[in-house]
This record gives sequence, C-alpha cells and structure tokens, in this order.
Amino acid sequence: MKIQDLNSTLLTCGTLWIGFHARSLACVLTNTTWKKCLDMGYKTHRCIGEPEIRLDIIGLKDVLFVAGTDTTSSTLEWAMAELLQNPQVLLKAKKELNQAIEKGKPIEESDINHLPYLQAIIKETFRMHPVVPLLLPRRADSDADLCGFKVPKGSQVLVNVWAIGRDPSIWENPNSFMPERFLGSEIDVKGRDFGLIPFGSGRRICPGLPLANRMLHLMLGSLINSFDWKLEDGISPNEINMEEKLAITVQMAESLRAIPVLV
Ligand code: HEM
Repeated sequence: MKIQDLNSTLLTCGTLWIGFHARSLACVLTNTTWKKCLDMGYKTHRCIGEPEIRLDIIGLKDVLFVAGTDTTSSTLEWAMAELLQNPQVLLKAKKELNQAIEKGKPIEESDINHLPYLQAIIKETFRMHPVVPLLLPRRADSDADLCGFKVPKGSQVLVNVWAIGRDPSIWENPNSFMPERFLGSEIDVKGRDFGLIPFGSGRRICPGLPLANRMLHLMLGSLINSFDWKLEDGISPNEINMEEKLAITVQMAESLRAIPVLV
C-alpha cells in the first residue's frame, strides 16, 4: 500500500471540511460585513440564479487546500519512512502508545499530551524533513547586516530551514534520526526556536500550524497503534530510498510502500 494514498484520503477529508467552512463563511457574511469587505477592496461575482460567490473567500479556500494537503501528507510519509528505517524507534513508540492507550485504538486529541515520545518523533521528522525547505521568500525593506553579510534593501531573502535542521553546530549527529534529543527539551515548532522552524516564524508563520500539528500526531499515532508495519518482501530497512524530490513540497523521490498488519 502506498502511504501517500492513505494520507491523501485522510487529508482530503480534513481539507474538504475546511473548504465547506470557507464556503459557508461566504454565505453567512451579512450585508453590512459584506459592504465592509467591498470597501476594503474585496471582489464579488454574481451568477444568475446563484447566490453571490465571494471570489476572494473561495480563493482563500483554494490556498488552504494547496498549502494544507501536500505539506501534511509528505511529513507523515517521511515520519513513517524514518520509523520503518529505525525499527527500534517504532518499537519504542508502540510501547508508549500501548501503555497510554488500548492497543489497536485510534488516538484522540486528549491523548497527545501523554505521548512525549510520539511528540519527539514528529519534531525530529520536522527537523530532518521540513517540507517547505526555504519557507516563503521575504524582501528586505531596508539595508541590513546579517552576521557580517550586507543585505541591500529590496533583496529577496530565503531562509534555508533544511540546512538549519542539518547544521552540526546546532544539532549533534544531525543526519541521524534520534527523537530522544527532544525528550525533556523545551524546543518546539511554534517559531520561537530558530533551530527548528518548519512552519516559519513571525507575521507570516503558517496559519495551519495548530491543525497540521494535531493531525500529524493523530494520524501517525493511530497508524502505529492500529497496525504492525512491515516492508515488502526482500526489502530491508536500510534499502528504503530516502532520496528527496522537490515538487510543491519536498517529497520522497520514490513513494514509500509498506504493509499494514492488523494488531
Ligand atoms: C506539516 C504541515 C505544514 C507545514 C510544514 C507548513 C509549512 C508552512 C510554511 C513554512 C509556510 C511559510 C511560512 C513562512 O515563510 O514564514 C506556510 C505558509 C502557509 N501555510 Fe502551511 N504548512 C503546513 C500545513 C498547513 C495547513 C494544514 C494549512 C491550512 C489548512 C496551511 C496553510 C498555509 C497558508 C495559507 C500559508 C501562507 C501564509 C501567508 O502567506 O501568510 N499550512 N506553511
């Protein structure tokens, strides 16, 4: 089974939910609110026999769809690939889940706080596989000095989050998948710790962060707790192809294939 297919189904459900909400938001705007939107420069489009469709809000829904699907599904796929490549980490995660939750049961949001090792696995996945590796481009609004480099006003600035995650001056053994490094650590992905900013930071930080972070814990935790996982016949963990390909996000060059076995 391709993990990507499973992810896409789960994520499509989540994102359609957002889509419906954007659509109903468009329908429930009162005339006064709507007039304010027009005053602020928003556009409208009226089709005969249909209610007004607020193009900007529908556009917003499309942005959420594009920004919210590949990012989350690719991160989940990287996490599963790392777990299958590091069976001792998968076993430890399973043990934690078995102790906190009944075996075979999907996990719930309230369980996440009791699963520090699962949280550490997600952080470690973000460190090694930030799926938006250069964040969104910025433009310097004034001349600046960055660690001795002159950045002239108007330059486009890219932040290489991928390189930060693999920087040996920040992380010990940066190329090893070691969730333990986050146990007992206060580092999180909310944009305060510049060594780990897979969602960006500052004013333009990803608005989907709380949703994506929760979904990843729920999906990965449920996949681990509900199934035993094995690779196809003849493939050993160190043969998983971990090469990257850059599409909208950084994805696995070759989709991960794994076999779920009901526990
Ligand atoms: C693992 C999942 C995700 C990752 C790693 C991720 C990462 C990012 C990053 C790095 C940015 C640019 C931030 C910056 O440059 O400072 C961004 C922007 C954005 N993300 Fe996400 N994202 C994820 C999931 C989502 C989800 C689920 C949604 C919505 C449902 C979403 C909606 C957006 C939007 C609308 C922007 C543009 C914000 C702006 O331009 O101000 N993202 N995301």
